[in-house]
Amino acid sequence: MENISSQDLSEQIKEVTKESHVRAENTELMLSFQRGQVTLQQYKLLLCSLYEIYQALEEEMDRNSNHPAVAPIYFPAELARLKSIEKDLEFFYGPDWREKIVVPAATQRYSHRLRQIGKENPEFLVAHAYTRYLGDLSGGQVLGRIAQKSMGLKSANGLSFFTFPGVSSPNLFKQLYRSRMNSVELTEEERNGMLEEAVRAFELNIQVFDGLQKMLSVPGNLQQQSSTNSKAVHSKTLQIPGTISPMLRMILGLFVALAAVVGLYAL
Ligand code: HEM
Repeated sequence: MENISSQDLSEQIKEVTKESHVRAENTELMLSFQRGQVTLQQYKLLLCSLYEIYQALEEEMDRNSNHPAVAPIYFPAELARLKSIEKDLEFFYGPDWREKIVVPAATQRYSHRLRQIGKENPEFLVAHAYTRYLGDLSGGQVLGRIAQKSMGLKSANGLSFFTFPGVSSPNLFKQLYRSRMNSVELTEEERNGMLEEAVRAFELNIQVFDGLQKMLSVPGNLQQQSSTNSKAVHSKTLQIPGTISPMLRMILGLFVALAAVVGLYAL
């Protein structure tokens, strides 16, 4: 059997998440970004979820910064996103932005998972930090420029999330990050758990994107949320109001046809 630890963690993690990356790229929300069709509403709502996610991720990273697995990949000065997201939210929602945060239930599941592993398996934070930060330093850079154009923003205001003033070369930084990941000592069991957690991290992101799109497709949800101020839009409120199902449409069609035949015989 091939020795699993013979391959670098950074290579393995990229390999096992390859398929998930393709699925993440192909979510409706990410496709809107890539097509240059992202709307202000989509972006604002995404920022709300990113706020919850990075708050959990960065609080757990800070708390575990001395953990032997976390310490090598702990780069708050270069990578931390929370303050940037807060700035963007203030730009779009005004000074009382905190009261306007709206997130789908999937975002709460994601932040709950981050807090849980922060307590129980801090080494898995590496998988989550990799998924978000290396993504932000890769495709995220292009997406930022596209978003600015799509939303017709004149300045960089509202786009701090995409800018990393502490990283002069994203490519070089990614190389450093990968080598730090590879320096983390893990048992085979921990390594397998880490790879599983990375796939889960992508899955959680996909669920958030899908949750956001659902919220956007039911505008009532958003109005209801901003007036009630509650934090999560639970799946109950996300039900799409009754459109005619294909089955009902077929039954109605048959009924009309039958009525027409009966009508013809009656003539
Ligand atoms: C519109 C959507 C996206 C596009 C266009 C995109 C594009 C890219 C590109 C071009 C790379 C560089 C690949 C390389 O260096 O080999 C990359 C890397 C990466 N992306 Fe994405 N991405 C998208 C969404 C996402 C999402 C949603 C996530 C996770 C939540 C993500 C996580 C990552 C990670 C972790 C890497 C680093 C891979 C590695 O070098 O190990 N990406 N992405």
